[in-house]
Amino acid sequence: MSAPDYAIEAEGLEKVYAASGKMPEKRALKSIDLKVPRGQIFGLLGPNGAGKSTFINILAGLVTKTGGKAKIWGMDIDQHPRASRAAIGVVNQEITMDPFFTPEEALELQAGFYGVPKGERRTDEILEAVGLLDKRDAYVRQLSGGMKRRLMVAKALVHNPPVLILDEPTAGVDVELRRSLWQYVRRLHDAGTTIILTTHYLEEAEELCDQIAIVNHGEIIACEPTSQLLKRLDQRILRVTPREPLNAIPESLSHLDAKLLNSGDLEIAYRNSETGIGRLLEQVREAGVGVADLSTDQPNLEDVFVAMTSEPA
Ligand SMILES: Nc1ncnc2c1ncn2[C@@H]1O[C@H](COP(=O)(O)OP(=O)(O)OP(=O)(O)O)[C@@H](O)[C@H]1O
Repeated sequence: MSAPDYAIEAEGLEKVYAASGKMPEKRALKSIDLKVPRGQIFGLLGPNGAGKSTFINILAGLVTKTGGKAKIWGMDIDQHPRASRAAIGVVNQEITMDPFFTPEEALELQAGFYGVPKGERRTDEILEAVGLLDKRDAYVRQLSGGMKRRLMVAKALVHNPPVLILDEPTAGVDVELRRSLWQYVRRLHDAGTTIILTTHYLEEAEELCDQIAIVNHGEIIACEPTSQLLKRLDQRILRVTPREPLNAIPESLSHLDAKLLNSGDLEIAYRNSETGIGRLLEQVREAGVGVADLSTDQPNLEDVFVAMTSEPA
């Protein structure tokens, strides 16, 4: 089969967790439409409980969807459950592995589980790639948290899937190890693997992802190339304290995105690349506003994210 345009396609994907005990029914995914182009590093961002893991677990076959369709590598997960799952490697949030196996044994077992013939196994190559070759004979319980996480990634790679899904790959991993994991993710990407990662770290998404989808309350509220999302950072706020209190925004400033605050300050949103601060201040002065004080504010990706996800459901 020739490579599909999209590594993952979801259409109207729904998940309702049934009520249980005192927990009411929960609509965790609300008709999600999402396409992940082949060859990307794609970020799935969202606050706790947004539905990221539910989405991933449906793809992985760990959660049963209650509506909609999903395709992995062009294969419908209902029509081709086995073949579609063979096209992904999933690394979950929880570290689950038998403490009494060595990394080498863990990978061999996993390869056996996926039916990879002995002659086609790449155990050494994968251990080397995740920096665990020198730990091949150590017991898993002797590995550090970061090493265990890398072993989880290694296990997800034994069947050579074209799509790798990493759910919070660097949660609880220190900065240095995070960097080395990123490096490895980039190498896999360079070798042609499509990578989907969920993360709370905006820095991680910014650094790695070609495209970012933001999930909130079970819905996709933005899906844009990272560069476009970052362009929103171009927005600045100029706050002016006028010498004399203003009753209203002067007519000549009405074309600007300006607000009069209760404090009497004038707040003007502008794009740094379009209107320089000098030109803006000139316009304020030309409108007859004397400037007693001023400040500027620049949002970061965190602000953009918070602003997008803080609207009520
Ligand atoms: N097995 C389950 N039964 C009932 N509700 C569930 C179940 N699993 C998840 N949920 C609920 O579904 C919603 C989405 O959860 P999910 O784990 O997909 O979010 P998430 O975005 O991955 O969050 P996090 O970043 O904290 O991992 C949450 O409200 C959660 O409480």
